[in-house]
This record gives sequence, C-alpha cells and structure tokens, in this order.
Amino acid sequence: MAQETGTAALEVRGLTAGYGALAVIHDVTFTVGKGEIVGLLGRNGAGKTTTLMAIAGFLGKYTGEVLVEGAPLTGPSYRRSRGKIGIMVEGRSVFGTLTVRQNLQMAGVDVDESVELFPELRPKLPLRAGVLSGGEQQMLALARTVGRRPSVLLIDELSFGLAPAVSERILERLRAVATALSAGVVLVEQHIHFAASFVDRALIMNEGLVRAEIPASELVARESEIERLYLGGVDEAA
Ligand SMILES: Nc1ncnc2c1ncn2[C@@H]1O[C@H](COP(=O)(O)OP(=O)(O)OP(=O)(O)O)[C@@H](O)[C@H]1O
Repeated sequence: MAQETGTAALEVRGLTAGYGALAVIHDVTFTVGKGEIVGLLGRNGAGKTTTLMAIAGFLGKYTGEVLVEGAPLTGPSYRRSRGKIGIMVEGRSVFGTLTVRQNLQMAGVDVDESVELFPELRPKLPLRAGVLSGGEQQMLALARTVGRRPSVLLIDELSFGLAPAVSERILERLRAVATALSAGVVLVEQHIHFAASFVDRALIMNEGLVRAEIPASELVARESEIERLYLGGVDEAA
C-alpha cells in the first residue's frame, strides 16, 4: 500500500482559498506520502475540486503553503502544474479527432512508456480518441496526465459516469502508476466503497473544512457514521 519514504510527496499546510474575495476552503492541512493515495470525500459543494485547484495554484491568492517533495511551490500556476503536479479535473480531456498516439504526443509524453503503464491503450494507438469508450477515454486522459511523471497527482472523480467494473480497472491502473512513479495521489471519489478499495486513507470534507481523516480499513465499517455526520445535511455536521 503506501510507500512513504522520508520526505512526503505533498504537504498542504493551512490552505485557505476560494474565488475572488470568497474563501471556500479553510485551513486545509494534510500530507500525502510517496506512492500513497489519499481520497477526498464529501457532499456536492464541500470544496473538493476547489482544494485540488488551490493545490495546483490555479486560484490566485491564498493563505497557507503547498510543498512538493519538501519544496514550497512558488511562481505562476502553469509552471507548478506543468512541472511537479499533474492535475485532472475536467474528466475526459482528450482530443476526439486526433488518434490516441497523437493525444499522447501532444501532451509531451513518451508513447512507449505510456502504453507500459496503460497496456489497454496499446491496441488503440492508431484509433481516433473520439471512438474510444468512456472508460478508455478516461484512461487516455489519465495517461496524458501522468506521462510527464509528476510527483503529485490530483485527480477529480475518475469514476464519474462509468460502470463499476470499468472504474475498478482504471483505479487499479492509478494504483499501479502511483507505485511505479512513487507519486502522491489525491483522489476525489464520491463512492465510499471505491474509496475503501483504492485509497490508503480518506479525508472527509464538509463546508470547506477537513472534518475527519479515516484509514481505508475503517471506511466501510464507519460508512453510516460518515454519511450521517459529513455527507448528509449541512447542519448535522456541526
Ligand atoms: N468558479 C467559481 N466561482 C465561484 N464559486 C465557485 C466556483 N467554483 C465553485 N464554487 C463554489 O465553491 C464551493 C465548492 O465547490 P467545489 O466545486 O469545490 O465542490 P466539490 O466538493 O468539488 O463539489 P462537487 O462534488 O459537486 O463537484 C461551492 O459552493 C461552489 O458553488
């Protein structure tokens, strides 16, 4: 499972961020080890996507600190995200009219390495990405994101809209990639049962705050408590 060795892949300290003057997430603090997958769970609007965007530096000014492999991130957002952080927030971000091979090449990734990490893509290389299934497109989007070998991967709802068996295969590939690259992964996942199978621990967010940190081994047993306190009505979480 987790392969934390020495310096963490990602440290988020006291991160407060939002849109314009409106802070949406507050004092978010957590660490992700190398090779570790941390799930981010929460109801709609809890601040999960905002957390990923803020870590990647896409939200302008904020308070707090983000460190990748011990080094604080500074500088324009594009430099951060193109370097040590890979972020996938908009689902299937592939070019439908280009081939799978061209999609990989356009992302600047090594095609041979990509198909080693994602063997399912090898027979699809000459096909236009638009004819791939939803799951295959999601895998291609993931391959494009991880192909530059980032230290940190921020992934939003990889399983959204996919059949459970397809989601499982993609999440298995994500686990293999995290291990192969020693990358720290933050994975937004709506389904507690998927999270229990594929993350090492989960952060439960509610109203922009991290309310609990729960090991994967306890997620299913504590499902009803989590649903009641954090994923249910707003007032109940107080
Ligand atoms: N571009 C934006 N401008 C202003 N407010 C925004 C913007 N994007 C999101 N928000 C607000 O920030 C809050 C958190 O949204 P966010 O998308 O981070 O939640 P989430 O946990 O990812 O939800 P979901 O599971 O529905 O995707 C919500 O109240 C949302 O309305």
